[in-house]
Amino acid sequence: MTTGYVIMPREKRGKHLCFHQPFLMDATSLVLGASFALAISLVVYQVGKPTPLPLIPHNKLKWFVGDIPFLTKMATEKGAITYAFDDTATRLGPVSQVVVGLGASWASRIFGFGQAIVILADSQEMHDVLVNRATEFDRSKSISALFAGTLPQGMLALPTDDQFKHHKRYLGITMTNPYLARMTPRIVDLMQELVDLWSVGAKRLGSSSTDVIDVLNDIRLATIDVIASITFGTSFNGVRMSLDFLEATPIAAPSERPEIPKLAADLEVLLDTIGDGVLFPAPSFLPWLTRNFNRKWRKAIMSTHDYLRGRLYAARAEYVSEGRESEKAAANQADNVLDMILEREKEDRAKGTETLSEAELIDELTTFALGGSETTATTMQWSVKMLCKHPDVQRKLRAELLTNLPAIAARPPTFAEISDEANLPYLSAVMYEILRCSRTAAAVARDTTRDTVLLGYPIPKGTQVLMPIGMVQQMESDGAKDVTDGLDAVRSASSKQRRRTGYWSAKDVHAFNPERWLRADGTFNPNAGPWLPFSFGFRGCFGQKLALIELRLFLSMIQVNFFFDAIPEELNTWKCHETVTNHPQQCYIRPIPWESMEKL
Ligand code: HEM
Repeated sequence: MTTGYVIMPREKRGKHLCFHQPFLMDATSLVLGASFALAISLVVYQVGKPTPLPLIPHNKLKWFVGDIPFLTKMATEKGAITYAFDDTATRLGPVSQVVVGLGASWASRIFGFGQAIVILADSQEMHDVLVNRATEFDRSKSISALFAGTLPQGMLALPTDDQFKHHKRYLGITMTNPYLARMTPRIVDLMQELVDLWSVGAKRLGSSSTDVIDVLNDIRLATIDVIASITFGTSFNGVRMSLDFLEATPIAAPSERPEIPKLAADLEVLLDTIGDGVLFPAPSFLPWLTRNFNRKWRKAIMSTHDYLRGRLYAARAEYVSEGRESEKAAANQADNVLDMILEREKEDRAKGTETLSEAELIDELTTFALGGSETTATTMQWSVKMLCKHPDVQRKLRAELLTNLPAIAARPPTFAEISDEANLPYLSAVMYEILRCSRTAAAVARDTTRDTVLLGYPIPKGTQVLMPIGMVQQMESDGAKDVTDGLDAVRSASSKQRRRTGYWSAKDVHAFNPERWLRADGTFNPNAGPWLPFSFGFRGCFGQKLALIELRLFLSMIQVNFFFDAIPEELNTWKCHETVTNHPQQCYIRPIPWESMEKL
């Protein structure tokens, strides 16, 4: 008889139990696992989904990285990351955004995993932001960070605070006409050295169109020499050394050059270090990383500072020994920034007002040297490339110079002569067109200091607003006039119906055409269309007037001496390489002295 229970054999019992236990455990862990995976996915989704700013148009974004692959692709393919901003604005309209990493998400805000950068691509609104809305938009922190390692107390790195304002007032006098007039002979002497160098090179060129001189570094050295001469009172003699070398070495090829002077090489290291930081994803770490981990930079900054300190002490000693201290300060004899600073120091001591500390002075001298060389060099390099392609422009420019300023055939021009726009309208037109087409500084950036609105879009405090100045001046044409005019309804009060410039014609907006700057009567019209190479407003380019004088002297002195023959396309491509400025990869010339041209 049985009791109704099935007594299972011990081994079967075990198996029975063993069979059900794992099943029960698997079901539980499946549910748990699924919930866990769901929770993780939700977290990953929340964390990894790039967050654009609401309402503002954007590209299709990739998880975790947002627009980074697109930015990288444009930087690699086109040589300049700023083309990604141009491209986005062209497709998406006057206000758009690129989302870096996680964009405007909470993870970005807390851990710095990215940002949403707003792109403003409308010249009228850009002018308004830069000029009239400075209290809402200050210098971008990520741009300042590029310079903060090298010149922490220089204008390029400072926010718009009292220290910045003091520096700007202190040094502003260097950009006034009387002072620029006194600097002009220094610039002229160094441009003449460049002309002499290219004259020697030209004599050694063969007759083939591929016989060319590589002038990329000549121009860079010339601008370093100029800025050293007008800032520290003495050139680094980079071009002079090249000229001496070429003259002393008859067998040297036209492009052969000696090693560049140590001080110029140091400045190049500093410039390259700043340029390398442009694509660095966490700008706030840059100054710290540069100071602690870049040995090449450390050596260069130390020797630059030693040199600057030496120049400062020597200039002070000279100033006192020459008895200039007792002269009337208003006489202002200085023809270089250092001497000017000494004159100011004397005035300030007499008035009891604040002077600059030694560290501040050194940083501002470095600012001049760095801010004033690469930008101008890049523009000059693009300018010879453009002239090579436009023989008609060269002939017209030379004709204007020889007709309206005949003295230039015998001696270099003075400041008053060369800056006379009414007398030299074509020179102004060529220079403006070179600056319009060269994209030297392709974009400028500001950070919002409070929640604000741009063309109707809400922009939160702390957002970087990038303005593609290079693209706008090259693309904003009457073809999009309806769109631009239509924005009046959403423009800020200070911008409404205040367009300052005309529109470029859609037919030739991309072409190099200096004529666009001339009125029907041949006079120069600086407001013919959008032009912002130096940006605008209180934080616009400090050295604009100096840069324009340098460019006018460069263009007129080279053009009066040489015709730049056409060179093969493959030696004059538009390929670029972008750091702080947008450099051409090549810069070759075939200079032919005009006397030889006339004999041909
Ligand atoms: C063709 C030559 C030049 C171009 C295209 C150029 C362009 C620019 C641009 C676009 C900016 C940024 C402005 C902004 O953020 O709104 C700037 C700033 C600056 N530039 Fe130039 N620049 C040139 C030559 C010079 C020269 C010769 C100097 C000499 C001292 C100079 C000194 C500076 C300084 C100190 C700043 C910072 C100003 C500030 O933060 O307030 N630049 N430049």
